[in-house]
Amino acid sequence: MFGRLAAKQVPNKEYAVVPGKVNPDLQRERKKCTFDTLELTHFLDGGVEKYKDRKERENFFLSDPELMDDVPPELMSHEDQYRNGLKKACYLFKKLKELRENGGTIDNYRQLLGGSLGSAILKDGNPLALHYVMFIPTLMGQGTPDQCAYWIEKAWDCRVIGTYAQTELGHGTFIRGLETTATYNPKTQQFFLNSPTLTSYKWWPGGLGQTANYAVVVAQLYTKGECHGIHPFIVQLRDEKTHRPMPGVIVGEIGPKLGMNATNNGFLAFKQVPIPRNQMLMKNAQVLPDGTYVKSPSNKLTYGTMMFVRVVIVQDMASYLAKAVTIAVRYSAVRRQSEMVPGQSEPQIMDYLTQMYKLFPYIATVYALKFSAQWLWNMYNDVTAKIDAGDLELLPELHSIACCLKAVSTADTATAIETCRLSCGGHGYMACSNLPTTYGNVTAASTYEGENTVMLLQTARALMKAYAKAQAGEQLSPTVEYLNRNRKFRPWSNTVDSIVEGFKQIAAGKVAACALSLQRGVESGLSSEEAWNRASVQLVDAAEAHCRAFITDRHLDMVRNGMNELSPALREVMAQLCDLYCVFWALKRTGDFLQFCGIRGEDVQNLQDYQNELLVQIRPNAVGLVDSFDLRDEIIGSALGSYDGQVYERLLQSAMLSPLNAKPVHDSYGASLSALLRAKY
Ligand SMILES: CCCCCCCC/C=C\CCCCCCCC(=O)SCCNC(=O)CCNC(=O)[C@H](O)C(C)(C)COP(=O)(O)OP(=O)(O)OC[C@H]1O[C@@H](n2cnc3c(N)ncnc32)[C@H](O)[C@@H]1OP(=O)(O)O
Ligand SMILES: Cc1cc2nc3c(=O)[nH]c(=O)nc-3n(C[C@H](O)[C@H](O)[C@H](O)COP(=O)(O)OP(=O)(O)OC[C@H]3O[C@@H](n4cnc5c(N)ncnc54)[C@H](O)[C@@H]3O)c2cc1C
Repeated sequence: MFGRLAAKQVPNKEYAVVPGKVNPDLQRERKKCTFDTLELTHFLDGGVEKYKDRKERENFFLSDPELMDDVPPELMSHEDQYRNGLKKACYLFKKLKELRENGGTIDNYRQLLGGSLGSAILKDGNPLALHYVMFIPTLMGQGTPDQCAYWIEKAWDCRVIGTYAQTELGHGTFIRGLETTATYNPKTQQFFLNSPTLTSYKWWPGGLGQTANYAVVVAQLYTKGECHGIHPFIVQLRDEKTHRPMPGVIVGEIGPKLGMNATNNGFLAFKQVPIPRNQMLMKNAQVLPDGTYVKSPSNKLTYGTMMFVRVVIVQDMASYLAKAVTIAVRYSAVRRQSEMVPGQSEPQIMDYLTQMYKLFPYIATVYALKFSAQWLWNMYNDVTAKIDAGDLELLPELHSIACCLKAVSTADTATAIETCRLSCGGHGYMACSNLPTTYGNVTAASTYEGENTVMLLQTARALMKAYAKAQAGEQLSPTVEYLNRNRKFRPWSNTVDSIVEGFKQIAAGKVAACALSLQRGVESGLSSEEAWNRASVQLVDAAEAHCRAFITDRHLDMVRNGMNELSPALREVMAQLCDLYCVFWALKRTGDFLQFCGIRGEDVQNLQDYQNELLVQIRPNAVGLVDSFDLRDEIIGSALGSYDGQVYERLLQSAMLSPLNAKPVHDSYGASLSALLRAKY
């Protein structure tokens, strides 16, 4: 991928990357694989037809030289990263439009732009991402049919480019506390947008800096002198011809960040900016021309777009992780270091059990997350269809499970990617390994779209309610069924079923312990809010346990019931990965298993032995497993992880791209170093 510039500059020709030459260790690994990698790729894609579609799509985008970088973004200034990101995003969206004319859907777009393909083309962020991931979905989810008819076409065609402006300098989590106001004037039939304080400045929205000319702005609605809470408004930010900020609009970019440096996150403030009445999104709540407020069936429907993105994030995490673990596994097959047996040749680092332990549970995690994400996506579609028909019953259940899956999937993936980086030693620290950028993208997701602790506390709130229902003998919804007080837990039996059962027992035990802490808190004279705060460390822990029970249950269910059409050889490997995921987490939670599941010291030893056995069983298939993710080199974007394993050649090649290597003596020598070298003290 860095080919065009580098080929001229590598100091020794014999160390240049040779097209088609594959590292012999990787070749050997591929021969050892016990299953058909293509069969697994087809399974991952959801069938041969979808596989072919994906290949075609990838070819369409990744064979286009306009979309590939000549210089890696990490060598660019912040400004050039944006310039480059925007140029490619605009070109990409022209291509996407072509595709849409051939029948693309919002889900196609999401698959194209989220996860692997998107992060190959726009490595460090996409200034148009929010337009597609939040602006259009908000119009679709919260606009009336008339508003949809007017705005969505324009937005699809990129005649307006939008973002989602909710977070402010002072508030991101507590959105009821937002300070931007939208005050209705029935005389002019307009809302006036205003930013009354410094802390009311919008801060963070992607693409807001210099890109978007419109935004969905979330503001406190005032009409007839009364505040009705936060509502979404479509606000024009920039002139459609000149792109200059509209009168009364103060807008700019917020500066460099840990990652995502091409997303053009921005700030925004209003000085009494008028918009017509029909630019409040009125599918749920309305303001009539005379200023009368008509309530929404649920004020949580305003939160619908956030829910959508949380669901999407879980899917994206699986893609990012597949990429990172592909890099680390291929590198671990190529890299040789130390002596396992004195005097013998240096082994591949993947032969160290500690290295297998660093990597293989995360191959398994890709599947664990993927299966949960699929389930969540289906539930999201079912529930939104029901909501459209006026049935809101399942909304709290969806919210609760989406919140914890968003938190656990992002936190686990960030830890996994950092572990992949560590597993690559020094070379993993290089930007050209693509692990730092991937980490930067992923760790952001622990904060955006609902900070993880806050998300887990939302789930905990639902768990406490479910527990109270369970105690009252009421019926429970499927994801919390295990809290049923009449449920008999099966005794421990040293099987993976027992581990999955154990996670439910742990979650149930922790939920009950939280309820007890809350009750004791209140009995000791604390208010219910103070008691909640006092129990919140435990509550977060209980929500995480609930999520782990859900993920392991989904994973095992898929292996047992969702793979019937696969060959026995492949099913065996899939079962090993599921077992590994479960054992890995059981061992990380030994204390919980001892506390809640009646296991003994020797059971822990058995689990340990089984984990070791699984690692060794998976070892010959490790490269085959990551090959099955079928990520093209352009997607991998890493000197360490390319299919051919020419690791050292690519490291040297990418070093040569550094502008510091352009001349034998760098200009700064004359400017400062030469004087220091000659100075007499
Ligand atoms: C087309 C595809 C294109 C694809 C392109 C892909 C490219 C991808 C690339 C890169 C993507 C990058 C994308 C970056 C994007 C980042 C964007 C943002 O970050 S936008 C800002 C997000 N902001 C938050 O998420 C705020 C978090 N805060 C909140 O959500 C709320 O304030 C919350 C939930 C913490 C508290 O809300 P309360 O204060 O109103 O609620 P309480 O009082 O705690 O609860 C009231 C009741 O409401 C329920 N509730 C709360 N939220 C709900 C919801 N969403 N749905 C249903 N019920 C909910 C609760 O469960 C509770 O229920 P009971 O009373 O217990 O029954
Ligand atoms: C890369 C990136 C892109 C973003 N894009 C957008 C965008 O496009 N549009 C947009 O509107 N916003 C966007 N955001 C903002 C994002 O949604 C918020 O940053 C996020 O919701 C967290 O809010 P906060 O920053 O106010 O954190 P805070 O809430 O201030 O969190 C700080 C700490 O306080 C804790 N805390 C806060 N409340 C509680 C509580 N009730 N109980 C316990 N602990 C609590 C948190 O756990 C955390 O440890 C983006 C953010 C990032 C990083």
